Amino acid sequence: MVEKIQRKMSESRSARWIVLLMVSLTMMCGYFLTDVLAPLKGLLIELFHWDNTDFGLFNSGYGWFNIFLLMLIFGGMVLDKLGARFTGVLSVGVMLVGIGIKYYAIGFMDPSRTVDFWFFGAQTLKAQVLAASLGYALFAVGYETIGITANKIVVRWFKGRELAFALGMNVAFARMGTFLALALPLPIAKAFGNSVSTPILFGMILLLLGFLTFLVYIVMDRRLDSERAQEGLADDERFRFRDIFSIFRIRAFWYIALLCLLFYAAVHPFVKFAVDLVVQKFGVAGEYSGLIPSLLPVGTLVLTPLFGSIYDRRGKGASMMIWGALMLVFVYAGFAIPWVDHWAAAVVLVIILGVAFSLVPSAMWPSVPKIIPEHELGTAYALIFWVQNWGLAGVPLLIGWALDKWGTLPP
Ligand SMILES: C[C@H](NC(=O)[C@@H](N)CCCCN)C(=O)O
Repeated sequence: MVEKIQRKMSESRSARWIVLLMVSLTMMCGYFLTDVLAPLKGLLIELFHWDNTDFGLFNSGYGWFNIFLLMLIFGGMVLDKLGARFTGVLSVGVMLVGIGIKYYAIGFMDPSRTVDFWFFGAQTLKAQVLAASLGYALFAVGYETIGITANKIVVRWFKGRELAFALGMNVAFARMGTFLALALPLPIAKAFGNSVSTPILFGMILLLLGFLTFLVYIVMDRRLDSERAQEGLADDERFRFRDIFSIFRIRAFWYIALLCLLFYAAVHPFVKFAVDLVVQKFGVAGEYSGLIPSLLPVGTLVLTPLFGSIYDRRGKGASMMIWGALMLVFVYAGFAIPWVDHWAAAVVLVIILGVAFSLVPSAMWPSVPKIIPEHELGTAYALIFWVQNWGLAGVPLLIGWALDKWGTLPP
C-alpha cells in the first residue's frame, strides 16, 4: 500500500483516505475541546457558584473574536492566500493557546474574585468566567479556522470523486468528538476528585496528538504539490481581496449562509443545554442525563456519510436541506409543548434531530464547491461560518438569560 501511495498521490485512493483520516482526527480533537465543559455545568455551579448567565456568557465567548474582530474571515483569506498547511498549523497553535488560558482560569483562578469594567455601562463579572470566556474566544478562532481548512483540504483531495461522502466522514469524526465531549468529562472529573480542569487538560493532550496527525497530512500534501508541479498542473489562480465581492454576488451562497445560521443556531445550543433540558423537562435522573443528548452525535456518525454518499450518487442537495430544516421545526415544537414530557419522547425527538443534523450538513458543505471556485473556497466557507457564528454566540446567551429569568434551576 505504501508503495502505491509513493507512486502517484493524486490517483491513490489510499492516499486520499489517509489524508482524510489525519485531518479528521485533528478536527475531532477540536470538537472534543469545544464542548468539554458542557456536561460539567452542574459542577461549575456547585464548586464555583457559576449561574446560568455566567455559563451563557462563557459559551457566547465562542464568537467574540470570530465575529466582532472578523478573525474567521481573515482566517479564510489566510487559507486562500497562504494555503491549508500553514493555516492548519496556525489554527492548532491558536487553539492550544486559547485552551491553555481556559485551563488556567478553571484550574487555578479564585472563583470568588470579581472584576469591574465598563462595557455599555459599568459591569462586574467573575474574573474566572471572564478569563475562561476569553480563552474560549481565542480557541474558537483556531477551531473555526481548522474547520474551513479541513473542508478545503477534503475538496482538494476528493473533488470529482466521492466528495460529499468524504465531507460527511469528516463531519462524522467531528461528531465523534462532540459525543466524547458529552460522555467523558464527567467521569474524568469525578475520577480526579471533582476536578473540572482535568478534562480540559485531557483535551489538550488529545489536541497535541491531533497536531501530529496534521503533520502527516502536511507531508502527503507537499508530495501532491510537487507531483502536480512536475505535471504542470500547479494551481495558478490566486485569491485576491476583491474576490470577496464576487462571492457576495452569488445568490445561492446567501441561501446557504442563511440556512447555516438558522440551522446551527438551533442545534448547537441544544448540545450545550440538553443535559439540563432532559433533567428539568423530561425528569431523567442526573447520572443518565448525558445519555439522551449523546444519541444525537452517535446517530450523525453513521447518517452523515450515508446521506453524503446518496448526494454523490443522486444529487438533490436542496431537497435534503429543506427536509432537514422541516424536521428541526417538528423537533423543537416537541421540546416546547409542555405535556410532551416522557423520557421516551425525548429519545424519539433527539433521534429525529440526529437525522436532520445529518441531512443538512451532508448536503450543505459539498454544495459550496459547486458554486464557488476552489481558490475562493476558504473565504467562502469562512463567510458562511462567520454568519453562522452570530447565531452560535447569540443564542446561548439568550438561553442563559431566559433560564435565569424563567427557568427552574437555582441560580
Ligand atoms: C463542519 C461544520 N462546522 C461548523 O459549522 C463550524 N462552524 C463549527 C460549528 C460548531 C461548533 N461546535 C459542522 O460541524 O457541521
